[in-house]
Amino acid sequence: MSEVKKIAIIAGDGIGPEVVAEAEKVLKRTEELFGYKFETEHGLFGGIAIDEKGTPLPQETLDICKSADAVLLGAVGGPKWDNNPKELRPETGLLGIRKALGLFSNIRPANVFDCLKEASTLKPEVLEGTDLIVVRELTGGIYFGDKFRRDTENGQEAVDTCAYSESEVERIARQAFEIAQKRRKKLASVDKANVLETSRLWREVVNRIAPEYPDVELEHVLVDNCAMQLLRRPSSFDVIVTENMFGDILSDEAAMLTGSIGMLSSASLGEGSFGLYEPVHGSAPDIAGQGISNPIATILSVALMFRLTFGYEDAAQSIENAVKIVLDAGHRTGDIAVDKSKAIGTTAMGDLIIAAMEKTAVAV
Ligand SMILES: NC(=O)C1=CN([C@@H]2O[C@H](COP(=O)(O)OP(=O)(O)OC[C@H]3O[C@@H](n4cnc5c(N)ncnc54)[C@H](O)[C@@H]3O)[C@@H](O)[C@H]2O)C=CC1
Ligand SMILES: CC(C)CC(=O)C(=O)O
Ligand SMILES: [Mg+2]
Repeated sequence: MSEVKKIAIIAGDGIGPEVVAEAEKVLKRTEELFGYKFETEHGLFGGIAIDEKGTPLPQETLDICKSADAVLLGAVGGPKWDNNPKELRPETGLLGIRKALGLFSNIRPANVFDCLKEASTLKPEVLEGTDLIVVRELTGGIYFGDKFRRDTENGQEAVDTCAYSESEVERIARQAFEIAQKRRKKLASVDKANVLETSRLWREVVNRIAPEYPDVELEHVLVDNCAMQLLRRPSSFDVIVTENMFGDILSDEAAMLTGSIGMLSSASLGEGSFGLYEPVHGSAPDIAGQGISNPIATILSVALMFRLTFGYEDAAQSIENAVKIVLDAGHRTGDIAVDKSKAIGTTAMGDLIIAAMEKTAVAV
């Protein structure tokens, strides 16, 4: 009898509840097929928590997360809350939960499914062999620095500060080197060291520890060039490590190599096995409530949870293979469909994936 794993479920706003509902079906199917046991507890977070509790991150939700083995998050935010006072902004909640849970590392794999090359913005021959991971520093940099406004003779001035300590850079760089060692042993450290002092320190620290990983080939790439090379030579990247804001932007760009941001899963990790798993996308207010969002990013985030927090490699592979079977069979949500008239909805996609797990659970 396997140990019961506690999972905090935070659906959030917009399409968050729609995609999380499909991921919860996958959790249930995994219990049935593999005998693993999950105990789930739901928490309010984001705009819905502002409406119901007056704060984006209620203490009760944080407690649910802290007492769990892992967290599954949908997405938060939306126009209703985006212009609230600072302390009520949804991103205060999102940044707050990452900091409070010590999740300094955000792992965002962009693996291209062969059958989805048609949906990518790039030509198939450029995409060939693309399989990369963005390792984004998650609790430092400009998103977490002091921000304020002041009056000047030219009107208001707004200030965002960006700070990184050596230890913050070192811990994320070490994790990226270790991930690279288990893959194709190539690490691109992305910064803006020709201009930014934080980037100069970033590069110094990465260079200082690089000799400890002699099997990893290290390149430094300036962020503007990286944004271009991701479209020009995506297959040459293996692991990309970068600071918070650059990683946020580059991973959305990398999403388009896979066909849609609705395909990109993520794991946010700290020192131990605890992790928060969420799709890279936001709450997509433009399509929320229509039942057309792509649940695959969230479902693949469950696979990451199984692999990285629980060590359930069999169940992780079963999910990933099930997604591949469904996509190979030609099923598409609107975001990845070339012929939009044939697109299926969120629930239909989730149902097809759990049905395919029947086959893949036997195969692994
Ligand atoms: N982790 C989180 O909770 C995040 C929250 N946000 C918040 O989400 C809200 C909307 O932000 P946006 O900039 O519009 O980014 P977004 O990622 O929500 O949407 C960008 C575009 O991608 C599409 N899209 C996103 N996920 C999709 C899916 N699963 N299936 C099909 N299409 C999908 C949307 O329809 C939209 O056209 C904002 O309030 C923002 O602050 C944004 C990013 C991350
Ligand atoms: C509040 C933002 C930093 C959310 C976001 O875009 C992300 O984490 O990808
Ligand atoms: Mg983002």
